[in-house]
Amino acid sequence: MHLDDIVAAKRSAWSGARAPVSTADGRATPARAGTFAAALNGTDVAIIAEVKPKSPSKGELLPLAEAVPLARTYAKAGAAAVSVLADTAYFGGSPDLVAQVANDPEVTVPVLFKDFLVDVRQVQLAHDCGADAVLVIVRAVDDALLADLLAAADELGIDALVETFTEEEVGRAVRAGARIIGVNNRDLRTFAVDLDNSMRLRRLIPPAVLTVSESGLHTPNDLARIGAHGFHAALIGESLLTSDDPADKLRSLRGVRIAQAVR
Ligand SMILES: O=P(O)(O)OC[C@@H](O)[C@@H](O)c1c[nH]c2ccccc12
Repeated sequence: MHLDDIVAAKRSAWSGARAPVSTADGRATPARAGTFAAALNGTDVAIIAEVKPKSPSKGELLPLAEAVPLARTYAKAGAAAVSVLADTAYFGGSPDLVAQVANDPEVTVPVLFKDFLVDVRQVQLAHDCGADAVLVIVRAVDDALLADLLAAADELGIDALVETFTEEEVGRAVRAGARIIGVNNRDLRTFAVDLDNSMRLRRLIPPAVLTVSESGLHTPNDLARIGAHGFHAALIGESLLTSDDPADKLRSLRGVRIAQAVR
């Protein structure tokens, strides 16, 4: 099982007229302090803390009943944003879980709808769940669909975190006009993690674009490395989820300055 299988399954789920739709109807809570993009645009590396009930590489990470409370904990411990898995089959989340988090009054930070996007209707679904942003994985789409997904997000007033893994994908993201580009350190085909991927690709991303290093970040030293390379944010799941004290762990990863020189 790897990215290609997940994407194939998503395409077949969304190909028919009977694609899954949500009963969620927008955000019920008052508007959050700001957008997802604004939450990443500070002087310290912003932490995007992830609620990931399970993963293909690690199995179960979090009982579902603890998902919303954990999102609250993340917000209180200083996460800049929360990422919630909307995929059920491989990651144990759901659109409804995203909606629960996004509509929770104690989750005061922006929420990322984390799924494998293969159809523009998923952007609408994310919006209807109350999410502030969607993840778009460049490897899973062609240029036409990439453009359509970004346009749909713009129209709905939500942000897109455009995930890349290779130099070529960074080029495609930049040409598509992505304003937030993520570099995944995990190869979604082999699950191998290499932090150097962030370091290699960072210099290809223009200064005006916000940048996120994704996956495999565990220690303050890991954060220091990406901060020194000018990353605006870190997307962190496992190391928080497997910690005895996720709030404490999150706090220990905060406060890393973003180096300006390499931006
Ligand atoms: O749990 P980690 O290693 O801290 O990684 C978080 C996040 O980057 C990872 O879950 C992720 C990055 N891109 C994805 C795409 C789909 C599903 C999951 C992901």
